[in-house]
Amino acid sequence: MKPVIVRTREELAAARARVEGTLAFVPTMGALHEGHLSLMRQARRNADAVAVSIFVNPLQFGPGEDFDRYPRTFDADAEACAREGVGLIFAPSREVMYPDEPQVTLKSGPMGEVVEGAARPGHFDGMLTVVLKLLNLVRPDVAIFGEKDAQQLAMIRRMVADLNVPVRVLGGRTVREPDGLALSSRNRYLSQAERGTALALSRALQAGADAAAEGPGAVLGAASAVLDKAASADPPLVLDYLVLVDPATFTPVVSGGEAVLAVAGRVGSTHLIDNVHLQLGKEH
Ligand SMILES: Nc1ncnc2c1ncn2[C@@H]1O[C@H](COP(=O)(O)OP(=O)(O)OP(=O)(O)O)[C@@H](O)[C@H]1O
Ligand SMILES: CC(C)(CO)[C@@H](O)C(=O)[O-]
Ligand code: BAL
Repeated sequence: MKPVIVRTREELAAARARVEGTLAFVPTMGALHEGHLSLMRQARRNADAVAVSIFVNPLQFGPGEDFDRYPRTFDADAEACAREGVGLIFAPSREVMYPDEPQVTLKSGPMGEVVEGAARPGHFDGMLTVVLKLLNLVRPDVAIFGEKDAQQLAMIRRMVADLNVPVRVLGGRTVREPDGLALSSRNRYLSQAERGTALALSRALQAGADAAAEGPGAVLGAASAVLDKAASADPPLVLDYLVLVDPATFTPVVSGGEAVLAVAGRVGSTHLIDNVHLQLGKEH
């Protein structure tokens, strides 16, 4: 069955009114890959119907970031959604989402200013603003976001709790290439050589995970060793951050327990992120 494709708020409202039963929602920026498709499958398991949005949100891109060149592949995306049993695609224009210069926007607070928020100032304010607008428009029972963007997922959970947004948020596990590279729409920017260097991100996380039982110092040491090598590769990896943080608050973790090891870096002009969940042992 072909999904219904809607582009305006009026069309969306009419299509939403026709949805029977519960609705799961997967917001995306398009250029769909297996990671997105796995979220759609999770959506189908958790509701009667599935809606996907495709919108490259200008508010969450900083000056000099890749808003203009972000891949836009709508026809292929719509076909992929059809294959996954998505019933509704909301693909608004910029004018539909932002008819006027927005005056009231969300502030992501201290948690939005650390880690990825420090590397991309203002990013989480723009991301939360559009996610809340999309949730208000689509009114799903469940919304699903990938764990690859772990801080984004944590911030959305926090927004939903702090602002009493009536939706259940689920995280979807990170889908990887066979060699470990996390799938990302931005992988399309990478040359073969850049992709080789980018592999250091997932390898560093794996090295860190292998040292989890020995505690935080060992985890960061093992991951850093891999990243240091990649810093002198050709082309080099320019590290933005490597941190061990609490999965819910993104504050630093210094002793044993649950943690996220998160990494980000640039290869050429491409900013890539990845992370892994760990159960940390205590330092001896
Ligand atoms: N490899 C992946 N596995 C699972 N979910 C993913 C993966 N990559 C992205 N997602 C999730 O898909 C949703 C839409 O993300 P988005 O459209 O920005 O794709 P993306 O691949 O993360 O793109 P980019 O890395 O260029 O920002 C988000 O919830 C994101 O966390
Ligand atoms: C959640 C989202 C669709 C909001 O623009 C975006 O940040 C993304 O694709 O992860
Ligand atoms: N994947 C998160 C959205 C962004 O990078 O802007």
